Amino acid sequence: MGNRIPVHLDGAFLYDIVMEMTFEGLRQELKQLNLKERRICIVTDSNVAPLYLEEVEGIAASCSRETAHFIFPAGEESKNLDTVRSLYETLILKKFDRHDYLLALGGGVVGDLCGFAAATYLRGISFVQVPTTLLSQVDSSIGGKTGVDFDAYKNMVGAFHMPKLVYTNISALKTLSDEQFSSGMGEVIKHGLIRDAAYYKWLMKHAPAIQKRELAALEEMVRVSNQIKREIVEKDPTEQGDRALLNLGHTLGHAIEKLSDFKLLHGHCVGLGCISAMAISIKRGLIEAYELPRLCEVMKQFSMPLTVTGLSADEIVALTKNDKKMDSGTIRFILLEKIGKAYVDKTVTEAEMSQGLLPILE
Ligand SMILES: NC(=O)c1ccc[n+]([C@@H]2O[C@H](COP(=O)([O-])OP(=O)(O)OC[C@H]3O[C@@H](n4cnc5c(N)ncnc54)[C@H](O)[C@@H]3O)[C@@H](O)[C@H]2O)c1
Ligand SMILES: O=C(O)C(=O)C[C@@H](O)[C@H](O)[C@H](O)COP(=O)(O)O
Ligand SMILES: [Zn+2]
Repeated sequence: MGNRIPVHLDGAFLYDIVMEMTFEGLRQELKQLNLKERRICIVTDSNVAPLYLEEVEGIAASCSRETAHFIFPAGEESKNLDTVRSLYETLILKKFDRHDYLLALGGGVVGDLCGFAAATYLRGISFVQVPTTLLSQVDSSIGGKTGVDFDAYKNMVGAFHMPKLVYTNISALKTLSDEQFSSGMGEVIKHGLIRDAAYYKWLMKHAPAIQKRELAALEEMVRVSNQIKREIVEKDPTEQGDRALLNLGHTLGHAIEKLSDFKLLHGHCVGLGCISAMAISIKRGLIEAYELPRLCEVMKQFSMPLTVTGLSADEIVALTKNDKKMDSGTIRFILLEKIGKAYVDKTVTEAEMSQGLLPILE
């Protein structure tokens, strides 16, 4: 495969996304970053550490002056300022300076939190993303959106801070649970819906191979999703315009995620939000009604939930007021113009959102 996707900003090279089947290639990539005189702190969680920390820290040690690691309890519940504070304490204790590096080894929680610490420690140090979940390999490791949750607000505190490298070992997905794999498919389906109808069709056709985690299918899927995300973030790195399209399914999805106390996974909530966004788009006559059962069928093939229990439309809609896509009191909602093309709509009403939620509420 073409295993290297360069990301640019204003035409200048920024960093590579490298896709491999082992961690070994990370050695060469870190060497290229010239870290012989630098320290590297590997940030990871309690599930990933026993699986991959030893190998990755060994590689990092061979390319740097010194390594350290910071392990926090796995899960969205840790994505907060308390964990960031503990990480700052570790970095201060180990005397990390402005030239040293952080390395995020794990899923989107690790990447978002580590990236935010890198953006803010000493007013910003460098970091590398080594994503190990499907969701982080296809979406969260790319584009430099970093941050943590704050009280009732998802991703409320954050910064744009670009990594120096994204190194993806696709074979690390073999240890991922079925549930987490299925969650990652929420962002994958989103990529097809917003940007690439042919990719959406390809996902339907290759669902059995993807579900069996056949490496060739996974390689192709990670590559295409990475290209879609790269193209969007290159054009609009700080979400002044089209980057907001990556939020398809997120306005309602984030509200559902929070109301479930993070028991429902991010990608699953995005999938539910995509069903609602599609229902609104159909109601407005933008796309054909048969697309909704078709989307549900795709999601079913990837073992994604199609409904949610115990939540009301009113409480979900009320929580969308916390969304960062609010613009002077108006929500910037992402709708579908057709499969493969999304747009930002500022006219979606609370009544439309409530109606759009009907297909997913039990
Ligand atoms: N910054 C962005 O652009 C962006 C994009 C999408 C999502 N996100 C954020 O990403 C987070 C979700 O990320 P996630 O789904 O990766 O969750 P996660 O980081 O919590 O990882 C999911 C679980 O899988 C475990 N795990 C990770 N890699 C593993 C492996 N290879 N084998 C076995 N277990 C493994 C983790 O320990 C965790 O328990 C959310 O907080 C979401 O808001 C950010
Ligand atoms: O990269 C982006 O831009 C995204 O919006 C990707 C989303 O999948 C992701 O969940 C992101 O963290 C959402 O960010 P938010 O700032 O809208 O909460
Ligand atoms: Zn997301």
